[in-house]
Amino acid sequence: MERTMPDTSKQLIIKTHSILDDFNVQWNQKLGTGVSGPVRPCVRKLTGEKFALKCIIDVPHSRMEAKLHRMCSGHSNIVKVFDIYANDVQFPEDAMPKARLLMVLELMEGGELFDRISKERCFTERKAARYMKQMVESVRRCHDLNIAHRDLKPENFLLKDSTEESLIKLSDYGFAKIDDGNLQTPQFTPYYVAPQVLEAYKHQARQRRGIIQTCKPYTYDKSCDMWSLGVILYIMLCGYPPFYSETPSRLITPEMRRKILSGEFEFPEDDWQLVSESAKDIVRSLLHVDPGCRMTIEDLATHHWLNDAPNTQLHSPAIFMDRESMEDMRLAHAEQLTAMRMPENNVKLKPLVEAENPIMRKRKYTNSSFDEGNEDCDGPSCKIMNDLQLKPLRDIIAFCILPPKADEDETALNDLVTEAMKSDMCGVKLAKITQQWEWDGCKFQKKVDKLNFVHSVSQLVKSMTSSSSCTSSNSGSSDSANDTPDNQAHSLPFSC
Ligand SMILES: Nc1ncnc2c1ncn2[C@@H]1O[C@H](COP(=O)(O)OP(=O)(O)OP(=O)(O)O)[C@@H](O)[C@H]1O
Repeated sequence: MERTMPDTSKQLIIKTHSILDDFNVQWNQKLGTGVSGPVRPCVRKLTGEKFALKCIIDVPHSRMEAKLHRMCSGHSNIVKVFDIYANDVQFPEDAMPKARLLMVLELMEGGELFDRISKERCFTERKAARYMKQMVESVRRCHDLNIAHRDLKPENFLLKDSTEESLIKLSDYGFAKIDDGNLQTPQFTPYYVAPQVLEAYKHQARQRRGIIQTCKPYTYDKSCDMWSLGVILYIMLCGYPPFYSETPSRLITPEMRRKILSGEFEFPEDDWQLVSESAKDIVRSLLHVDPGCRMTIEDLATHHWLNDAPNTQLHSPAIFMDRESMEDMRLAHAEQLTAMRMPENNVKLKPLVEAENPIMRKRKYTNSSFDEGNEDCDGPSCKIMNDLQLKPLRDIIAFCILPPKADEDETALNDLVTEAMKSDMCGVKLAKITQQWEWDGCKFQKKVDKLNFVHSVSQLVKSMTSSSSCTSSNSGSSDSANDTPDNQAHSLPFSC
């Protein structure tokens, strides 16, 4: 029987037989968790080699991710894609098996780049340059193939192992696109967004409103990736991002947007006085507002600083280590709506719950590390469910913390609370909270002290996000290396 089937339209070889014929998948373990769910360890039966398995819902966008990742794979600074399976998989929270793409990836055992830097005892500009050089090579590979990655952020640069000399590799092609000069998808992470992405949306919004008329779509290109590299380099050198808003927010605030659009950033003396002029020059050239004047990947790859950066010590690791304040910032952001939009141009930011910047750190799941043992929330749909379940609560929070609108309906908060109370997951707990304000189903808005109320609701959100609200029966042993397909089918609530 033919076991592999070339996907001719995308030149992507996708295996259609069960992955369990070839791999033991450690379903109950996690190497990390992203928006598409946990990435798990797996072992090739034939050789005993270890890999990482990323499971994504099989839709055209996922096939594109797999295709572009595979195209770039084969370079020493790109996480290698070994195999791709199209299988129906049923996770505990699925009512029935769902078509999924299972990507068998090179196992990266060294964790994320900024976690590594936070542990460096002596982090120098030279080391930063060494890391940068590898990131540059990975992006060069993509750009050589005319692929824009579009989601370059520290979390997507993984280390091969825990040695000093470990290679850094680029992963996660979820937003990558062939650069046809028409990169318009509104997906990006606030601190890494290039000005022309914002410009493109502003332009589109104006087109939609009929303010300007043009048939030609406004475009931006691979220079967005260069911008992101500039932001990453800036953070590596000083520990904080170049563009930020005075008010913590999950949104790009108008202030932050203005700064990005005008390329307004500084090198505060205290933190930058010892950093070399060459490094600052690179940052300036990468963060240039005009993409035409921005450094290209070739310019950067051949820049002397990558090879002759001075050995000056940097203070960024200490800042990266302050997880508490990072977590506070993340929570402050997370309390705003997941799907909040930019007021005038309707740009949707990737929710922080799904994609965070290094400053907020990746704490979206307290159980994201497989050795932390909490396995009761597993699988992509579970993540989506959590977001949906939390939405009514986040609506309440947003309503309470945003300034009241002039024409605000007096029953708006009542309606939001009533809606949230219908939720199976949070309704009962919310009801308890509202009792403190003598909730009687109406006139709540006038009675309630919004700030106190929002504090309680935030605590509820926090408790729901830090302990899983999934009711899966996924309590199997985490040592599933010896699982056969058969006993997996019985001992684990997955079918494949
Ligand atoms: N090849 C790998 N080896 C080890 N761990 C990995 C590997 N790929 C991903 N991970 C871990 O899983 C996490 C999520 O992976 P990835 O970024 O590919 O998923 P995603 O769902 O696209 O996430 P997001 O868009 O939120 O970053 C990573 O941050 C990392 O911790």
